[in-house]
Amino acid sequence: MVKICCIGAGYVGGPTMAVIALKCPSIEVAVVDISVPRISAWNSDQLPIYEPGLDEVVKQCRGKNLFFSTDVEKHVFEADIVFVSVNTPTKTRGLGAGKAADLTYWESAARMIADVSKSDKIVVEKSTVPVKTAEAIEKILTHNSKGINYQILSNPEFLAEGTAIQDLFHPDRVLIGGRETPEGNKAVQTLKAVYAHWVSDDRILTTNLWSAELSKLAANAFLAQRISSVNAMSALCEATGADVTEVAYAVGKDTRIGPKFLNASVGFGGSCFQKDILNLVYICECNGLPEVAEYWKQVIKINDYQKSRFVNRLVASMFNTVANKKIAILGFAFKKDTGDTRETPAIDVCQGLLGDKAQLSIYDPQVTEDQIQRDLSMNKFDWDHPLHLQPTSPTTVKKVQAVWDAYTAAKDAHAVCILTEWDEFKTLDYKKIYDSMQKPAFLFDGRNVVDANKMREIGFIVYSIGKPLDAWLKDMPAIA
Ligand SMILES: NC(=O)c1ccc[n+]([C@@H]2O[C@H](COP(=O)([O-])OP(=O)(O)OC[C@H]3O[C@@H](n4cnc5c(N)ncnc54)[C@H](O)[C@@H]3O)[C@@H](O)[C@H]2O)c1
Ligand SMILES: O=c1ccn([C@@H]2O[C@H](COP(=O)(O)OP(=O)(O)O[C@H]3O[C@H](CO)[C@@H](O)[C@H](O)[C@H]3O)[C@@H](O)[C@H]2O)c(=O)[nH]1
Repeated sequence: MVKICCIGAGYVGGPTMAVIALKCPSIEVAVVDISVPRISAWNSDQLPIYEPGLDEVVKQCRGKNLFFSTDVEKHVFEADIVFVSVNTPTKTRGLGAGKAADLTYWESAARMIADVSKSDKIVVEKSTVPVKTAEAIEKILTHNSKGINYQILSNPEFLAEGTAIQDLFHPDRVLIGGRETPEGNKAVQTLKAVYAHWVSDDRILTTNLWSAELSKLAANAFLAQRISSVNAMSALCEATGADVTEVAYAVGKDTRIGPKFLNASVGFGGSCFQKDILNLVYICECNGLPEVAEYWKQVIKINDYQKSRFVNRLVASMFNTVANKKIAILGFAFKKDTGDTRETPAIDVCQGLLGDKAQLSIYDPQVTEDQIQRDLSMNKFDWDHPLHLQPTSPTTVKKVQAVWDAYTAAKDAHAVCILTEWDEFKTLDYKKIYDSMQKPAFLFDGRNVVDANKMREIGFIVYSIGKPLDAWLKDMPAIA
């Protein structure tokens, strides 16, 4: 029986391995992690991450051919294929701080593989890594090889949170990069055979190592660039009276452009886009390509602009002050159908409002008060380290309260702010919400989930990203 071990039981390692186990009953899959609470949660009924469909997949395989364990060394020792899906956060100190990927966790995983292995192994990069990382990993492994043959493959993951299981069941493509040698090709074919259990041949792409590594960074950069493009347009729409939804629809009808990923928003979030673009920028700079680096940096600058533009619009329209005003925040996760808050635009918006001394009442169906407090008091990039290495008792942000329903959040508030596009926010009783609020009652829709005209009929003063402005807002300056 082929044995797979995955180091890192996170948002990628957990779901990816669960789906491999489900689709390949003849393969034994062990997912290992240094975090004891995370592994305990994977072995319980309360999985450590919320992802639609994940529970069912795990329940079908756990204890049969899918195992979660903290015995990292044992499972690596036994495995034929070792996936590495550990954190690759942005460096916060030293060379490349604020841009380069921190490969500490990757390096320690590679050294551990070298220490415990007694048989040949295929080592698969599942984490998103800088191009040429495989070369560094190869060096670590071969310098300690004791005659063992290692083949390094790059097999980046393209799943999106909230749709991870569907993405894994029906991937647009699986990408496998390897060395262009007979041993390298053999390793590529071995990994291809795993995915071939459920992915058709034309969707499994094989390339050289560097193309695979770079394609992952490039794909995220292209996706994020689309959002920054439509968000840049949203500012111009507000200035001119155009409607960004209509513009995006008209633009996306061009089959060369396509309709997806053109929703204007308060900004993109998530653990990947910003981190991976910063990493790309750093790689460009290191390769003497400052113009290319500048081009991609702009995608992040527009994203930051969009978040601060939203806060400024909000404060400006509320008589230029939100001091001690209660503001209801609906949605804290970085997108719907996930409890993940890494780099969520809600952090920047809330911090902006707290900077203006607002009182926040936050509701998100999947995010706990503890998480919100941690996020609002943590330093930038701290969130992307393993849980047990994050600050344990962050300072409580006093002006923030988390509640368990939207109506409680909105009661007596001066404004409601929608920051995540949860489906339930479309069908709330906004008349009831309006009646319970201070007047004038403001609604700031950072995701364009409500019908602005209906909200105006109820009595709200409404701001929706990229939509024609209310007379009230037109008179207010909104300089980012
Ligand atoms: N989250 C996503 O949607 C997504 C999608 C595609 C790619 N990626 C990439 O995949 C990688 C992992 O992302 P994630 O979201 O799963 O992160 P995560 O923080 O959810 O999981 C990483 C896990 O690795 C563990 N870990 C770290 N060092 C370890 C070690 N030496 N030994 C054993 N376990 C160790 C941590 O405890 C943690 O549980 C990153 O490079 C990320 O960029 C993420
Ligand atoms: O039209 C859009 C689409 C998305 N977003 C926002 O963009 C962010 C990222 O969304 P999405 O890409 O759907 O989720 P992620 O889980 O971050 O997935 C991205 O990052 C992963 C990690 O690398 C990749 O594997 C995926 O392919 C890539 O889509 C979220 O804040 C969304 O709200 C918008 O504002 N407008």
